Amino acid sequence: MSDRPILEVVGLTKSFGGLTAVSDVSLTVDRGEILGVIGPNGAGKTTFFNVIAGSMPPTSGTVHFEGTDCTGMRADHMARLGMTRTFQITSLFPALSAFDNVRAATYRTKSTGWIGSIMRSAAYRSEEAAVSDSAMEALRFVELDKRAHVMADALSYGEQRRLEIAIALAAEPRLLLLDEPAAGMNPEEGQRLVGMIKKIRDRGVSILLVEHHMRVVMGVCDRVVVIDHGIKIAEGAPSEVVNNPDVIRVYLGREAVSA
Ligand SMILES: Nc1ncnc2c1ncn2[C@@H]1O[C@H](COP(=O)(O)OP(=O)(O)OP(=O)(O)O)[C@@H](O)[C@H]1O
Repeated sequence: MSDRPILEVVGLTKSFGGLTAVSDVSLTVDRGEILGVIGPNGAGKTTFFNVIAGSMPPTSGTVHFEGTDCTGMRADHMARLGMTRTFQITSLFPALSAFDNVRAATYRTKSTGWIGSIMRSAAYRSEEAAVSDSAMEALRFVELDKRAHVMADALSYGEQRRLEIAIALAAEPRLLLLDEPAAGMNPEEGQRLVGMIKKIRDRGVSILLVEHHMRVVMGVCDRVVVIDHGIKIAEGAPSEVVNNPDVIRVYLGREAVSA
Protein backbone atom coordinates (compact mmCIF):
# COMPACT_ATOMS: atom_id res chain seq x y z
CA MET A 1 0.00 0.00 0.00
CA SER A 2 1.19 3.50 -0.91
CA ASP A 3 2.84 5.77 1.69
CA ARG A 4 1.25 8.73 -0.02
CA PRO A 5 -1.30 10.55 2.19
CA ILE A 6 -4.85 9.40 1.61
CA LEU A 7 -6.00 13.03 1.36
CA GLU A 8 -3.95 15.97 0.07
CA VAL A 9 -5.41 19.46 0.18
CA VAL A 10 -3.25 22.15 -1.44
CA GLY A 11 -3.80 25.91 -1.27
CA LEU A 12 -7.54 25.72 -0.69
CA THR A 13 -9.27 29.09 -0.88
CA LYS A 14 -12.97 29.86 -0.77
CA SER A 15 -14.35 33.38 -1.12
CA PHE A 16 -17.93 34.59 -0.86
CA GLY A 17 -17.92 37.89 -2.71
CA GLY A 18 -15.46 40.08 -0.83
CA LEU A 19 -15.14 37.70 2.15
CA THR A 20 -12.40 35.05 2.08
CA ALA A 21 -13.71 32.34 4.42
CA VAL A 22 -10.79 29.94 3.75
CA SER A 23 -7.44 31.29 2.63
CA ASP A 24 -4.73 29.12 1.10
CA VAL A 25 -5.08 26.18 3.53
CA SER A 26 -3.06 23.03 2.85
CA LEU A 27 -3.09 19.80 4.82
CA THR A 28 -2.71 16.05 4.45
CA VAL A 29 -4.35 13.08 6.12
CA ASP A 30 -2.12 10.03 6.34
CA ARG A 31 -3.46 6.51 5.98
CA GLY A 32 -4.83 5.33 9.33
CA GLU A 33 -4.63 8.80 10.82
CA ILE A 34 -7.25 10.83 12.67
CA LEU A 35 -6.69 14.48 11.78
CA GLY A 36 -8.65 17.18 13.60
CA VAL A 37 -9.44 20.65 12.27
CA ILE A 38 -10.36 23.14 14.97
CA GLY A 39 -10.89 26.86 15.25
CA PRO A 40 -13.12 29.41 16.97
CA ASN A 41 -16.61 30.33 15.73
CA GLY A 42 -16.56 31.70 12.21
CA ALA A 43 -12.97 30.50 11.61
CA GLY A 44 -13.95 28.82 8.33
CA LYS A 45 -14.08 25.17 9.46
CA THR A 46 -17.47 24.38 7.96
CA THR A 47 -16.61 26.09 4.68
CA PHE A 48 -13.31 24.19 4.51
CA PHE A 49 -15.10 20.91 5.24
CA ASN A 50 -17.85 21.56 2.67
CA VAL A 51 -15.35 22.35 -0.07
CA ILE A 52 -13.36 19.17 0.61
CA ALA A 53 -16.55 17.08 0.82
CA GLY A 54 -17.85 18.32 -2.54
CA SER A 55 -20.74 20.44 -1.26
CA MET A 56 -19.31 23.60 -2.83
CA PRO A 57 -16.48 24.27 -5.32
CA PRO A 58 -13.31 26.04 -4.14
CA THR A 59 -12.30 29.44 -5.48
CA SER A 60 -8.82 27.96 -5.94
CA GLY A 61 -6.72 25.05 -4.69
CA THR A 62 -6.91 21.29 -5.13
CA VAL A 63 -8.13 18.20 -3.28
CA HIS A 64 -6.66 14.77 -4.07
CA PHE A 65 -8.01 11.52 -2.65
CA GLU A 66 -5.63 8.57 -3.04
CA GLY A 67 -3.89 10.51 -5.80
CA THR A 68 -7.11 11.22 -7.75
CA ASP A 69 -7.99 14.86 -8.29
CA CYS A 70 -11.47 15.22 -6.81
CA THR A 71 -11.54 19.02 -6.54
CA GLY A 72 -15.15 20.17 -6.83
CA MET A 73 -16.35 16.58 -7.36
CA ARG A 74 -19.90 15.81 -6.22
CA ALA A 75 -20.26 14.06 -2.87
CA ASP A 76 -21.89 10.95 -4.37
CA HIS A 77 -18.99 10.56 -6.81
CA MET A 78 -16.55 10.93 -3.94
CA ALA A 79 -18.45 8.26 -2.02
CA ARG A 80 -17.96 5.88 -4.95
CA LEU A 81 -14.23 6.60 -4.82
CA GLY A 82 -14.14 5.77 -1.09
CA MET A 83 -14.59 9.04 0.81
CA THR A 84 -17.85 9.76 2.67
CA ARG A 85 -19.04 12.54 4.94
CA THR A 86 -21.46 13.14 7.79
CA PHE A 87 -23.58 16.25 8.26
CA GLN A 88 -23.55 18.73 11.12
CA ILE A 89 -27.30 19.16 10.99
CA THR A 90 -29.22 15.95 10.73
CA SER A 91 -30.03 14.90 7.16
CA LEU A 92 -32.13 11.86 8.10
CA PHE A 93 -35.53 10.87 6.72
CA PRO A 94 -37.60 11.22 9.91
CA ALA A 95 -40.38 8.79 8.91
CA LEU A 96 -38.03 5.97 7.87
CA SER A 97 -36.53 3.47 10.30
CA ALA A 98 -32.86 3.67 11.19
CA PHE A 99 -32.28 0.60 9.00
CA ASP A 100 -34.09 2.10 5.99
CA ASN A 101 -32.23 5.39 6.40
CA VAL A 102 -28.94 3.55 6.08
CA ARG A 103 -30.23 1.45 3.16
CA ALA A 104 -31.57 4.49 1.29
CA ALA A 105 -28.23 6.26 1.56
CA THR A 106 -26.29 3.15 0.57
CA TYR A 107 -28.29 2.74 -2.66
CA ARG A 108 -26.99 6.11 -3.77
CA THR A 109 -23.42 4.88 -3.67
CA LYS A 110 -23.77 1.18 -4.62
CA SER A 111 -26.27 0.85 -7.37
CA THR A 112 -26.81 -1.07 -10.58
CA GLY A 113 -29.13 1.78 -11.58
CA TRP A 114 -32.83 2.17 -12.22
CA ILE A 115 -33.08 -0.38 -15.05
CA GLY A 116 -31.71 -3.08 -12.75
CA SER A 117 -34.16 -2.11 -10.03
CA ILE A 118 -37.16 -2.13 -12.40
CA MET A 119 -36.19 -5.49 -13.89
CA ARG A 120 -35.31 -6.85 -10.40
CA SER A 121 -32.38 -8.56 -12.07
CA ALA A 122 -30.18 -11.10 -10.27
CA ALA A 123 -27.53 -8.41 -9.94
CA TYR A 124 -30.10 -6.11 -8.35
CA ARG A 125 -31.31 -8.79 -5.92
CA SER A 126 -27.79 -9.64 -4.79
CA GLU A 127 -27.03 -5.95 -4.50
CA GLU A 128 -30.13 -5.55 -2.32
CA ALA A 129 -28.91 -8.31 0.00
CA ALA A 130 -25.44 -6.75 0.17
CA VAL A 131 -26.92 -3.34 0.96
CA SER A 132 -29.05 -4.80 3.77
CA ASP A 133 -26.03 -6.65 5.19
CA SER A 134 -23.79 -3.61 5.20
CA ALA A 135 -26.62 -1.46 6.64
CA MET A 136 -27.06 -3.83 9.57
CA GLU A 137 -23.30 -4.16 10.06
CA ALA A 138 -22.97 -0.35 10.15
CA LEU A 139 -25.81 -0.09 12.70
CA ARG A 140 -24.16 -2.74 14.83
CA PHE A 141 -20.93 -0.81 14.69
CA VAL A 142 -22.51 2.33 16.14
CA GLU A 143 -24.48 0.23 18.65
CA LEU A 144 -27.85 0.91 17.04
CA ASP A 145 -28.65 -2.59 15.77
CA LYS A 146 -31.24 -3.10 18.50
CA ARG A 147 -32.89 0.17 17.41
CA ALA A 148 -32.76 -0.69 13.68
CA HIS A 149 -36.53 -0.65 13.19
CA VAL A 150 -37.23 2.49 15.20
CA MET A 151 -38.25 5.55 13.12
CA ALA A 152 -35.45 8.09 12.91
CA ASP A 153 -37.52 10.81 14.56
CA ALA A 154 -38.12 8.56 17.59
CA LEU A 155 -34.39 8.14 18.21
CA SER A 156 -32.67 10.32 20.81
CA TYR A 157 -30.46 13.14 19.56
CA GLY A 158 -27.28 11.19 20.34
CA GLU A 159 -28.66 8.14 18.53
CA GLN A 160 -29.48 10.26 15.48
CA ARG A 161 -25.90 11.50 15.37
CA ARG A 162 -24.66 7.91 15.55
CA LEU A 163 -27.08 6.98 12.77
CA GLU A 164 -25.44 9.67 10.62
CA ILE A 165 -22.12 7.93 11.16
CA ALA A 166 -23.65 4.54 10.32
CA ILE A 167 -24.92 6.00 7.03
CA ALA A 168 -21.44 7.21 6.12
CA LEU A 169 -19.88 3.89 7.18
CA ALA A 170 -22.29 1.72 5.20
CA ALA A 171 -20.68 2.99 2.00
CA GLU A 172 -17.47 1.32 3.28
CA PRO A 173 -15.23 4.39 2.93
CA ARG A 174 -11.47 4.43 3.32
CA LEU A 175 -11.68 8.07 4.43
CA LEU A 176 -14.46 9.38 6.65
CA LEU A 177 -15.12 13.12 6.95
CA LEU A 178 -16.87 13.95 10.23
CA ASP A 179 -18.54 17.36 10.50
CA GLU A 180 -18.78 18.38 14.18
CA PRO A 181 -19.99 14.94 15.29
CA ALA A 182 -20.11 15.97 18.97
CA ALA A 183 -22.28 19.06 18.38
CA GLY A 184 -25.14 19.07 20.88
CA MET A 185 -23.94 15.94 22.68
CA ASN A 186 -23.65 15.72 26.46
CA PRO A 187 -20.25 14.71 27.96
CA GLU A 188 -21.25 11.05 28.28
CA GLU A 189 -22.33 10.89 24.62
CA GLY A 190 -19.13 12.72 23.67
CA GLN A 191 -17.05 10.05 25.44
CA ARG A 192 -18.95 7.28 23.70
CA LEU A 193 -18.31 9.05 20.40
CA VAL A 194 -14.56 9.20 21.08
CA GLY A 195 -14.52 5.42 21.60
CA MET A 196 -16.50 4.92 18.41
CA ILE A 197 -14.19 7.11 16.31
CA LYS A 198 -11.17 5.16 17.56
CA LYS A 199 -12.92 1.88 16.70
CA ILE A 200 -13.61 3.15 13.16
CA ARG A 201 -9.94 4.01 12.70
CA ASP A 202 -8.92 0.60 14.08
CA ARG A 203 -10.92 -0.89 11.21
CA GLY A 204 -8.54 0.85 8.81
CA VAL A 205 -10.61 3.95 8.01
CA SER A 206 -8.71 7.27 7.99
CA ILE A 207 -10.60 10.20 9.49
CA LEU A 208 -10.77 13.97 9.01
CA LEU A 209 -12.67 15.47 11.91
CA VAL A 210 -13.87 19.07 12.03
CA GLU A 211 -14.88 19.77 15.60
CA HIS A 212 -15.48 22.55 18.04
CA HIS A 213 -15.33 20.45 21.23
CA MET A 214 -11.74 20.54 22.46
CA ARG A 215 -12.11 17.45 24.65
CA VAL A 216 -13.19 15.32 21.71
CA VAL A 217 -10.39 16.63 19.49
CA MET A 218 -7.68 16.19 22.09
CA GLY A 219 -8.96 12.76 23.12
CA VAL A 220 -9.05 11.23 19.68
CA CYS A 221 -6.82 13.04 17.15
CA ASP A 222 -3.27 12.07 16.18
CA ARG A 223 -2.68 15.52 14.73
CA VAL A 224 -4.54 18.80 14.80
CA VAL A 225 -4.74 21.74 12.37
CA VAL A 226 -5.94 25.07 13.76
CA ILE A 227 -7.71 27.61 11.55
CA ASP A 228 -8.47 31.22 12.48
CA HIS A 229 -10.06 33.76 10.13
CA GLY A 230 -9.69 31.22 7.32
CA ILE A 231 -5.91 30.91 7.78
CA LYS A 232 -4.01 27.89 9.11
CA ILE A 233 -2.21 29.16 12.23
CA ALA A 234 -0.88 25.92 13.73
CA GLU A 235 -0.45 22.21 13.09
CA GLY A 236 0.93 19.41 15.23
CA ALA A 237 0.26 16.78 17.88
CA PRO A 238 -2.53 17.76 20.31
CA SER A 239 0.07 18.24 23.06
CA GLU A 240 2.05 20.70 20.87
CA VAL A 241 -1.00 22.59 19.69
CA VAL A 242 -2.35 23.24 23.19
CA ASN A 243 0.96 24.91 24.07
CA ASN A 244 1.17 27.03 20.93
CA PRO A 245 0.87 30.72 21.97
CA ASP A 246 -1.12 31.66 18.84
CA VAL A 247 -3.61 28.88 19.53
CA ILE A 248 -3.92 29.82 23.18
CA ARG A 249 -4.58 33.41 22.11
CA VAL A 250 -7.24 32.75 19.48
CA TYR A 251 -8.92 29.62 20.69
CA LEU A 252 -7.82 27.77 23.77
CA GLY A 253 -7.73 30.94 25.85
CA ARG A 254 -11.44 31.43 25.23
CA GLU A 255 -12.15 27.75 25.81
CA ALA A 256 -10.09 27.71 29.02
CA VAL A 257 -11.89 30.81 30.21
CA SER A 258 -15.30 29.32 29.45
CA ALA A 259 -14.46 25.77 30.68
N1 LIG B 1 -22.57 30.83 2.01
C1 LIG B 1 -21.92 31.85 2.58
N2 LIG B 1 -22.03 33.10 2.09
C2 LIG B 1 -21.36 34.13 2.66
N3 LIG B 1 -20.55 34.02 3.75
C3 LIG B 1 -20.41 32.79 4.28
C4 LIG B 1 -21.09 31.65 3.74
N4 LIG B 1 -20.74 30.56 4.49
C5 LIG B 1 -19.90 31.01 5.45
N5 LIG B 1 -19.71 32.34 5.33
C6 LIG B 1 -18.84 33.18 6.17
O1 LIG B 1 -17.56 32.58 6.16
C7 LIG B 1 -16.94 32.68 7.45
C8 LIG B 1 -16.58 31.29 7.95
O2 LIG B 1 -17.78 30.59 8.27
P1 LIG B 1 -17.80 29.05 8.67
O3 LIG B 1 -19.24 28.68 8.91
O4 LIG B 1 -17.06 28.26 7.65
O5 LIG B 1 -16.99 29.06 10.03
P2 LIG B 1 -16.93 27.94 11.18
O6 LIG B 1 -15.53 27.90 11.66
O7 LIG B 1 -17.50 26.67 10.68
O8 LIG B 1 -17.87 28.54 12.29
P3 LIG B 1 -18.77 27.76 13.41
O9 LIG B 1 -17.81 27.10 14.37
O10 LIG B 1 -19.51 28.89 14.05
O11 LIG B 1 -19.64 26.78 12.67
C9 LIG B 1 -17.93 33.40 8.34
O12 LIG B 1 -17.58 34.78 8.36
C10 LIG B 1 -19.26 33.21 7.64
O13 LIG B 1 -20.15 34.26 7.91
